[in-house]
Amino acid sequence: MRRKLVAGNWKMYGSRSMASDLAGAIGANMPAEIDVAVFPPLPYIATLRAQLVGSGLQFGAQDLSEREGQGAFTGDVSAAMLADVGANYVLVGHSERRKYHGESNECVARKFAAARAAGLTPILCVGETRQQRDNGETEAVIGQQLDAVLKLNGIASFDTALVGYEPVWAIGSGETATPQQAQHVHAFIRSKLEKEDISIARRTRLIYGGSVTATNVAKLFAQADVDGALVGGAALTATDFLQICVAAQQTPCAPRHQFR
Ligand SMILES: O=C(CO)COP(=O)(O)O
Repeated sequence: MRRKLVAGNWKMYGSRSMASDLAGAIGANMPAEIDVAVFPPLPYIATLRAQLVGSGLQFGAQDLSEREGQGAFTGDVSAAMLADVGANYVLVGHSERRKYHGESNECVARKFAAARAAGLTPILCVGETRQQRDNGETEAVIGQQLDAVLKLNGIASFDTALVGYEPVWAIGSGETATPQQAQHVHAFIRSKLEKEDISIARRTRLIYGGSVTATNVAKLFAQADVDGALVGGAALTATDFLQICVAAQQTPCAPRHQFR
């Protein structure tokens, strides 16, 4: 049984007081039996973590340095530092990092390795652009994004990692992938991992992101291979985010083999 994860990516939004109010409301009201995590802007993680200790709310960072250890890398934050302030997860390869910071598949693979080396659980973000989908390249693009990480890290690394499918055209656009589109790509990702190791592939959680709202999430969660959500805009309002958490609790993941 894969436990559902609802992850809120706050991106570069908020302030110290807004972050405290939002995390406080989520921590006080989130349902049991699922994993709930927030990914605040970096400066807020440590204090929010201290504020929410004992609540069960988990924390993640939106990015990390690909470099391990310490060193003269101005502006970089290492995986070990994120773990030190209480982060459990880290996003790697979000499409906004790939687009605005030129992160290649190989750079993303190194970040994935750095995260795991420090005991963080990476959430590998993959997804195609509108043009790539229209050209019929969705599986090829996502296949390459996965292959780079598999090549450097091996399939065993996915035992402590998740994959986030985020079609670029659905992010912040209000245009969600249909449940069928999401399921199709999630099944493709799982089948690709299954070729390497069936049992790891069936344990790996695959979460969907891209204009997820309290209104459209139930049908996404009902899909066999959708094990949670990576929420952007709707994660900035406690009531919306909590409704998504409740929907996740109401549709627990089924073991994959039941659908075969
Ligand atoms: O990028 C996202 C989460 O990482 C999705 O953002 P939106 O939910 O705002 O589309």
